[in-house]
Amino acid sequence: MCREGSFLSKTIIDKLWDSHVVVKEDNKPDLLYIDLHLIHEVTSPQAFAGLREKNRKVRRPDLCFATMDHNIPTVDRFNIKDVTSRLQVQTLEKNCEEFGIQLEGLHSDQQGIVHVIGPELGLTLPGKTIVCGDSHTSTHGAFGALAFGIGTSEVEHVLATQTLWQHKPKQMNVRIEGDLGFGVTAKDVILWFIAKYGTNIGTGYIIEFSGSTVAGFTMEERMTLCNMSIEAGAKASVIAPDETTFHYISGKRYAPKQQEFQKKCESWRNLATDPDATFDKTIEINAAEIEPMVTWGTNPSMCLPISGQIPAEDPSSSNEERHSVRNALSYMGFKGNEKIENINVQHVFIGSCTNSRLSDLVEASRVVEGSKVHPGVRAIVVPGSQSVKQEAEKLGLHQIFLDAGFEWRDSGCSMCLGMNDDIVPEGERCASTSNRNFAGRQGKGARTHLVSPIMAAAAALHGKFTDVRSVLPKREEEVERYAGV
Ligand SMILES: CC(C)[C@H](C(=O)O)[C@@H](O)C(=O)O
Ligand code: SF4
Repeated sequence: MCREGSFLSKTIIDKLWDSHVVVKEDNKPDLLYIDLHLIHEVTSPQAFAGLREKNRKVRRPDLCFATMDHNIPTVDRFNIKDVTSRLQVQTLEKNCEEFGIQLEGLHSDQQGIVHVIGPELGLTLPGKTIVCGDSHTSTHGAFGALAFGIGTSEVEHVLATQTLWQHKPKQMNVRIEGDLGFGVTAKDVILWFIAKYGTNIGTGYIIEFSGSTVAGFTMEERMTLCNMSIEAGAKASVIAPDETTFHYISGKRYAPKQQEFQKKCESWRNLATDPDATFDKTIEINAAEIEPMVTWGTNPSMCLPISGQIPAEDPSSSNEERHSVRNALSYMGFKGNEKIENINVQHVFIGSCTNSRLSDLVEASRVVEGSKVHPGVRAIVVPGSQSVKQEAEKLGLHQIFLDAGFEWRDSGCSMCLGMNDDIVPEGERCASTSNRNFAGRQGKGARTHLVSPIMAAAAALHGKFTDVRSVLPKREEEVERYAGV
């Protein structure tokens, strides 16, 4: 593939890719070196079994890191009742011991969702190639790493060789400029992007997110953005590392220290896309256009601003489109034309690798403080890691949530997917800060509405979707900035 522009100019994606190519041959995939292999209990058992069958070792156990997150209970966490879940967890323990891989299991205070603990432990670093048998590995791209999900046979390949065959994808620059409005979050940006451009816009691409909005984001906001780039179809997404990134990494448990850290920062600064490098596609977004968003259907592009009205089947649209709207309306229990603000919810889930970090909980708690969960709602907060849980408790957030009537849980994937005890009953609705809303995702017949943490908190208090801008107290510095909003 040849893009226009100077041959010497490279995007961050080129730089990450090219510096990890071990074998390159014409018309064949490249063999990439992998710097970090994250492992969880769901996609690793067959991979380890494959190694055992072939009598192979793990090539670089020191570059692997494992946790358990999908199957574990968030109440009474050591008591896994489901037989398959228990077996997966026990199998991971056995495999990590046998192959010499560090595991943060249920007893560890570093356990958590794989995409939450990688960054918070300083394992996720700029310039690295990172893989995991999990689609939301894109999250780690927020640090300027080339990070993507792989399938179980690829997990086995990486375990055995620390390399992976990959075709280099095309490259897209999504430039987001300007200030977000009051009550509009990184989650709304990515939901808005998918609503506008569809779930296939990123297919075949790695996205670089750039622009002043992204530069102004915290690392946690950047992670939310990159996390859901996969729902836009992208292979991966990446954000150039900057001072915000270095500040976040500094002092993290496994991050380089002191002089070595300073040296690393120097080289990480060079990862940024060269000024005259070009992309296969560029999309420009004006942040000011974005509003708090709510999904109404069965894929993340079926999404509207809080002020919106659900579509009805449109006789003038294509058969395929009509069919998809009809199916979504029927699964979600809508006739069409309902206002988003009139949708009642019975469940609220604040958690998942998209939105379970400390800042997500801080923001949600600002909405909740001093109020009560609506009597018709069951609301749970599931911190993304045990360490997020501890930090939140130090700030007294658990008390704010508990006083309001939320449940305060241990960490795990929880209600993000129906693989553990946290299930939404058939026909009931959940305002969820997670990333997927397909039929059955939170349990058979469960109806998922994806939202930001503050929108989820507002829904919990009111029992229906509510414009968070009318209930979120303004911080001192926001009063003048958002005067009149
Ligand atoms: C279980 C795992 C393979 C899956 C994924 O890869 O995405 C899960 O994390 C999910 O979010 O659906
Ligand atoms: S929190 Fe949800 S999306 Fe993230 S890894 Fe777990 S199941 Fe997948």
